[in-house]
Amino acid sequence: MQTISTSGITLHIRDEGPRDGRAVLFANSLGTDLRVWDALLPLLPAGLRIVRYDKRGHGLSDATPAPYAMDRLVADAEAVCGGLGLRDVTFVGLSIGGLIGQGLAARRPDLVRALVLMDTAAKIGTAQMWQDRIDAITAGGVEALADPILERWFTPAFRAANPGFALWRNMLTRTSVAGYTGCCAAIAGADLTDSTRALRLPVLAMAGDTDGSTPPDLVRATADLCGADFHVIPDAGHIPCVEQPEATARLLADFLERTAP
Ligand SMILES: O=C(O)CCC(=O)CC(=O)O
Repeated sequence: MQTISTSGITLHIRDEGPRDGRAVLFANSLGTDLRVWDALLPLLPAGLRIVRYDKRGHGLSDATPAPYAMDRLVADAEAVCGGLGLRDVTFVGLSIGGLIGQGLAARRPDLVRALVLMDTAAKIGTAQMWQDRIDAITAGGVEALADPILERWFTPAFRAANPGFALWRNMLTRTSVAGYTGCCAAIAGADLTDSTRALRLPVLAMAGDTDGSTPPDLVRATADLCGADFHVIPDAGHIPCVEQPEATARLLADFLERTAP
């Protein structure tokens, strides 16, 4: 088991590929763990150093009491880079992972050479929307909202065609209430519009065409803020790396080639 210690907690990480390979750091979404990248990673070019981690309160990482601040989640990502000696990182962030990536690129431009924003935005949802979600999950657990969440994550066709679909539900509902609501609070408090507008690095943005959490127009608006290329991934909801790994990998591989050192 690979771990990084930061601010008194242990984060679960996976560090694969040659130590001197180009570093690509993956940060996943709310209610998922680092397995969300499993189908995508084998489709990427060889020779990359691929690092992924479970943010606090998710997967095998420790949970601290809610609420969390986006600055704290960015500091955790910074600690992953520091602990592994990563520099010139290409940061791939899905949803809240993309907020963390935008925050890290703004705070530590020396660490991040390029950014991939997957189904994310500089600001996601409203404070009231997140408070309603925190209240519902505090009262009833993540299970209370699992059905509508999964409808935003995956298309009906994907859900019907994949008998293993129920396992994604397990991943979601096994997320601790502290971890899930803590991250909801971090998203609620994050408006990165100004700092993302000021970013000066190559950015690629993409969104599933039926993403019900961060719809394509929202992602496109953030792409426009920072001069990113923007692509819509057909037949995908909020988590295209699971639903359309080949299309997602093609976009990512092309971006990696165009931004090679
Ligand atoms: O997925 C995220 O990280 C946050 C956006 C969201 O609301 C996802 C969902 O619909 O559960």
